[in-house]
Order: sequence, then C-alpha cells, then structure tokens
Amino acid sequence: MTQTNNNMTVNPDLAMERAKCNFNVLEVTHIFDGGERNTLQRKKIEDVALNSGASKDALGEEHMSPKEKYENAVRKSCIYATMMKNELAELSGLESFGVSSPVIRRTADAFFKEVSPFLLHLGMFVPTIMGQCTPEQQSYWLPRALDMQIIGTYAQTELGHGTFIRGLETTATYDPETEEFVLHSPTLSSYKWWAGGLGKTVNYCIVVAQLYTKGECHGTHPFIVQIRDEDTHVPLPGIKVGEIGPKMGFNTADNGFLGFDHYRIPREHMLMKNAQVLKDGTYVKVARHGKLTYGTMVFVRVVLVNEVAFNLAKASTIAVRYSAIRRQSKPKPDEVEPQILDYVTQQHKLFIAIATAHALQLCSTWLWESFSAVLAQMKGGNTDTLPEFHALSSCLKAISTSDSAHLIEQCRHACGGHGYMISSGIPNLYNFVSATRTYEGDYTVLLLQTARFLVKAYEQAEAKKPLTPTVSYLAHAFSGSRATWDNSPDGIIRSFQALAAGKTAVCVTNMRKRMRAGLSQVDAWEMSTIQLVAAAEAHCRAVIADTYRKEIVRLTANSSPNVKVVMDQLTTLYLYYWALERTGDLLMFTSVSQKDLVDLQIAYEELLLKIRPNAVGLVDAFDLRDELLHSTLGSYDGRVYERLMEEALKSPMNKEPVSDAYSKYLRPMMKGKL
Ligand SMILES: CCCCC/C=C\C/C=C\C/C=C\CC/C=C/C(=O)SCCNC(=O)CCNC(=O)[C@H](O)C(C)(C)COP(=O)(O)OP(=O)(O)OC[C@H]1O[C@@H](n2cnc3c(N)ncnc32)[C@H](O)[C@@H]1OP(=O)(O)O
Ligand SMILES: Cc1cc2nc3c(=O)[nH]c(=O)nc-3n(C[C@H](O)[C@H](O)[C@H](O)COP(=O)(O)OP(=O)(O)OC[C@H]3O[C@@H](n4cnc5c(N)ncnc54)[C@H](O)[C@@H]3O)c2cc1C
Repeated sequence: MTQTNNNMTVNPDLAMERAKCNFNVLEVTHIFDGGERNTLQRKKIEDVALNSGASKDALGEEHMSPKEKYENAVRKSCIYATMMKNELAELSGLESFGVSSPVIRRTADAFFKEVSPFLLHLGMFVPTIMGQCTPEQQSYWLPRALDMQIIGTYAQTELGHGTFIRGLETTATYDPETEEFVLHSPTLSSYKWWAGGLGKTVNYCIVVAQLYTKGECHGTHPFIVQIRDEDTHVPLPGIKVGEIGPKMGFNTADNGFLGFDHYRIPREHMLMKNAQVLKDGTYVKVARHGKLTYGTMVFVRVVLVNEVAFNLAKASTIAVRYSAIRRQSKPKPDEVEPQILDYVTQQHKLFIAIATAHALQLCSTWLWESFSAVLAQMKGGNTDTLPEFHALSSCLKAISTSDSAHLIEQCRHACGGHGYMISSGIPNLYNFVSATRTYEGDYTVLLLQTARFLVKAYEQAEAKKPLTPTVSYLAHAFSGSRATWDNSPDGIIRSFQALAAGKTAVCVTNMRKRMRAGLSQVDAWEMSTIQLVAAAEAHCRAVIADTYRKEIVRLTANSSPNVKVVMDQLTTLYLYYWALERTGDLLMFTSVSQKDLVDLQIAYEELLLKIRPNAVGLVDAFDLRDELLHSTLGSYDGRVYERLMEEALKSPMNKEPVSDAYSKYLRPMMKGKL
C-alpha cells in the first residue's frame, strides 16, 4: 500500500521512517554541503540543469549498442556543456565555468549513467593548461578550451607504462632548424593508451613525453598537441589514433590509443611554466621542485576524494531506502516480516557506508583547503610543504577510493538480488569507483609514496628534529611503552596514531636489520613493502579519523541538540568500526585488553540500534535527487517493485512475444532437427 506525500505517492514504510526521524534533516544537508548558502546554490543549479528533462534518455543507456551509447553521451555532453557556458556559469559563481566545481560535476551525473566523454577535458586538460602553462601560453589556450572551441584530454599512460612515469618511451626531440619538436612512438609499448575522450572525441591532447634537446634527455615533460583537424575532425598525418575497446565501466568515455610517426609541433607547444627549451635548443629549468610537472595528477587525486564520497553517498542512499521498504524472513512467527533494515547485520553493512561518506566528504573539503594553501605558498616560490602534501593526497586518494569501492559493493550485497540489476544503479557506481582505485596512481603505489614520507619523518622524530603537522604524533613513538587505550573518541584516535607509529617503527627496524644482514637499501625496502603499505594505511586512517572528528565538532558547534547527537553517533560509529577491524594491531601497539575489545563490540552494537531510527533521515540528508541516483531501488518515493517492473518492460527483449532465437535454434534443437 502506498500513501501520498507532497503530491508524491510514497511507500508507507519510507513514510514511517521519515516520520520517526528525530533530527532536522536540512541542518545535516547544510553540514554536508558546507553551509546553507552552498545548499541553496546547489539546488538552484540542479533546478536549472535538471528540471527541463534534458538529462533524460528516450531509451535506457543500458539497452543501447556501444556506438549508440557513445553518440548519446556526446549528445548530452554537448547539451550540458552549452548549459555550463550559459545558464550555469553565472549560477555557479565560478570565474571559469565548471572547472573544479563539485556541484557542477555532480549535476553532470544526472546526464550520464556512466561518464561524459568530456570528463578529461574539464578534469585534466584544462587544469594542465592552468597549472603548467606560462601566462602567455595560458592566455592563448585557456579561452579556447573553456569555450569548448577545442576539446582535449591528458595522454600520459602508455601500453608499457602507467605507474612508472620516468619509464615512458614517447620522445619529443627538439629540432632547432625548424624550431619544432618531433614527437615519435618508437615501440608498440610506447603507444599512449587509456586517455579518456581520445578514441573519437578530442582534437587536442596533453602528451607527456621524454624531452631530448642537444642530444640529451631531460626526462618527461608535457606538450599540447593537435591530433585532429579542427574542422573535419580527421586525424592529422603522422597520428595513429583510435578507441581501446570495451571495459568494465567508463564505456561512454571513448578511452583511446595514440601513436606518433615523427610528428612535428611548434616549440611553443611545450608547456613551459616549469621548464623551457629556448630557440637554440638550450634547456632551462624554471621550477624549484622536480615534481611540479606531476601537478595535474595531484589536483585530480584531491578532487577524487570528494568524487568518491559523493558516489558512496549515492550507494548508501539506495541501499538504506531499499532496506526500509524490503521485508524478509519471520524471526518472530506472530509478527509481520521485519524491514531488512531492522537486522543488526544489515545495519553493520550500511551505517559504516553513511559514516564513511561523511568522513570522506569532510576530509575532502579539508584536503582542498590544504591544497589551496600549498598552491599559494608555491606561487611565492616556497615548495617546502609539497612533500607532506604529496604524501597526504596520495594516501587519501588510495584509501578513499578503495574504501568507497568496497562499501559500494557492500551496499550491493545489502540489496540482495535486486542490487545486481543495472537499474538499481549500484553496478554502475561500483564500476566507476573501482577504477578510481587504479587510475591517477594505483592504490599500492601511492601508499608506498606515503610510506617513504613516513619513514623519513620517523627518522626525523628519532633525531628529535621538528615534524610536519600530519605526522607530529610520531614524536611520541619513542616513549618505550605501549599507548594507553581509552575508548573515548580522542582516545581511539590516539590509538590509531599509535598503530601508525608502531607499524612505521617495525618497518624501520626490519629494514635496518635486513641491511645489517647484507641487503641493499632497495632490497631491504622491497622486502618490507607489505608492512610499509600497512603503515601508510594506518597513518591515513588516523588522519581521516582525526579530521572527521575535529570537523564534526567544529561544524556542529551551533547545531540543534539532536543533530549534534546523531552526528556524534556517526563519528563514534566510524571510530568503533575501525577499532574493531584492527583488534590485532591494537593488541600489538596499545594497552587494550580482551575485555576492552569485548566491551567495545557491545558498545558498537548498541550504537547501531541508536542510529537505526534515523537511518533514512541520514540518507535523505544527502539530498540526492532521483535524477542523480538513476535507481529503481533508491528513489525518494520507495516505489521499488513498480519501478523494477516498469524497467523490465522496457527491455527490447520484451518487444516480441516469441524471440527469433526460438525458430532459429531452440525449435530445431528441440525437434531434433539441428
Ligand atoms: C566539471 C569539473 C570536472 C572536475 C574533475 C572532476 C572529477 C575528476 C574525476 C575524475 C578525473 C577523471 C578521470 C581521470 C582518468 C584518469 C586519468 C589518469 O590516470 S592520468 C595518469 C595518472 N598516472 C599516475 O598517477 C601515475 C602514478 N605514478 C606516479 O605518480 C609516479 O611515477 C610515482 C609513482 C609517484 C613515482 O614517480 P618517480 O618520478 O619515479 O618518483 P620517485 O618514486 O623516484 O620519487 C622521487 C621523489 O619525488 C616525490 N614525488 C613523486 N611524485 C610527487 C608529486 N606528485 N609531488 C611531489 N613529490 C612527488 C617522491 O615522493 C620522492 O620524494 P623523496 O625522494 O622520497 O623525497
Ligand atoms: C578507467 C581508466 C581511465 C584512465 N584514464 C587515463 C587517462 O585519461 N590518461 C592517462 O594517461 N591514463 C589513464 N589511465 C591509466 C592509469 O593512470 C593507469 O592505469 C594507472 O596509473 C596504473 O598504472 P598501470 O596501468 O601501469 O598499472 P601497473 O603499474 O602496471 O600496475 C599493475 C600492478 O603492479 C603493481 N605495481 C606497479 N608498480 C609497483 C611498485 N613500484 N611497487 C609495488 N607494486 C607495483 C600495482 O600495485 C598493480 O597491482 C586510466 C586508467 C583507467 C583504468
């Protein structure tokens, strides 16, 4: 039975959940958005972009052929890009439309069940022009790129190398006679591979290549390269370009390959903010830090933390709303079947997903602010804070993407069989987010970057030298005693820091032992990498826990009492959950006892029950319009079974009463005539 609410027919279980929520949902929405003003602005943007219905497809994307899907995605990308240039530019209050605005990015998701072929244009091509060009280069390229007169991508990865950038093989050799660079792909493994939009959409790209001048190699540098005619879109002579084929997700992103046959570009097309090649071929290094050409990757790593928090919010909204309307089993024979949300194991699967979406959202804002501060310092020529920021953004990217992918899959498990339907929305979310764990720096590789920093910081702490803020806790690593366990939020955070410090100490000790036993530094490091990854993970969890807790305390200082309570419950749940996931480590590095852990488990289970009545309110507070969710299971009205049937009836397989396969194959086989 359904009931009507604000002109909408709402499933009665969902209506009941909303009636029993005891906090002001809008207040939490404001916290999640970063303030009431941001919520209002977001809603305005969503209204303009989505109310016209331009984001809708006549036929579901999932029923289209790959070619139709791609063309449809280009069609909608063009509609959305035009909206961004016109209506949305002013509303979003951005100087340059779209770039780095999470709201614009989120709203775009209503248009695409997978991704836009323009994602790399806005996500990496434009940011590279902004971050790697001289002012003169910027004034030429940026207006054309922002106005979408040219469309670009970021082609760094090759068939043979993605992680090891220094191992890239594409060459850019300077010819002073003509003042040009000659781009060349000397081997099959040097072909560019993966760049989004490269297959069919873009006419320009940033190419990362080994720079040679005066017979010397100066390492990888970025170049802006035209690959297709600006009018006909035909690939230019010397360019071999195409699409790489079907993938687990990203199937509307036309990821491509690209090879060069002695292809010439003007000298000015090298992006020269950090290094220059003069007309006579002299190489001049401008930047004070050798890794500034990796800047666009750092930017995207920062953006991704926000991106995956948003996608996890979507998955948890779908799974919690569905769990409120779904009834299953009869533990008490005289009572009706309970909502599956009443099962404690279901709460254990889902509430951590909500809490993690909050934790990552708040960390992403904090990370973005730290990034802005680092950029401001670098503008003044000071790169001192870059190593710490690289370590921080690397581990946050790794852990946020990995945790989100895992929890989105857990949300699918929580939805049983129906979660496996494409129309539930969860498979597309998983396929998108699981890729984020790999691209822009693989999980293990980035955690090992953070571990390098941790080991150095540990050695500084050992030598009683000053430490940077995110690793200041390492100063307590030398007290000689195990950290005292205490189950208050601050106590648990201190324990997480003790775990990170303890694991780093174990790594350093083992590496030193191995080196004393005759291993080289490189081999001793390699043998310790399982533990180094674990140390970096522990460090990141301590950072997330500390930031989440501090930010919630700060942001709820003036909130109503019930909002304070529910936000406190969620942060505590996050801390208990991770403490219980790491009991072995806690026993190794803190004074926690078996009894303490048994008590903590009970406290965790009681906390789940306290959060239970507010679960639907908490996901409603993410304020995700149905157009963004693309889900039969997660829509606001909870008409799950009706929507599942409506979607099934749209399947082209249901257009004819008898499939052609019957007369072609089934009948002959069944009649023994095959
Ligand atoms: C509408 C608006 C839209 C907005 C956008 C919205 C959303 C965005 C969402 C999605 C984006 C869209 C799609 C993205 C699709 C994917 C794109 C890509 O994947 S692009 C390719 C990305 N590739 C990588 O990330 C490669 C990973 N590899 C590396 O980063 C490096 O090779 C690696 C592993 C760091 C090693 O580099 P290497 O040069 O070999 O260095 P070393 O290991 O020797 O280290 C030397 C020292 O340098 C330090 N270092 C390394 N990197 C950095 C850095 N980035 N910054 C500062 N410092 C760095 C390193 O720590 C060493 O320091 P010490 O010697 O220890 O002091
Ligand atoms: C959907 C998608 C979109 C992409 N878009 C783009 C794009 O637009 N532009 C672009 O340039 N690239 C793009 N990429 C490529 C992406 O950046 C790389 O795939 C990624 O950086 C990983 O590199 P790899 O593929 O070389 O993996 P590999 O480095 O080969 O990794 C394979 C395995 O080896 C391990 N490994 C590698 N090195 C080490 C090490 N030093 N220590 C320990 N373990 C190691 C990794 O942990 C991993 O388990 C995209 C990739 C995907 C999946």
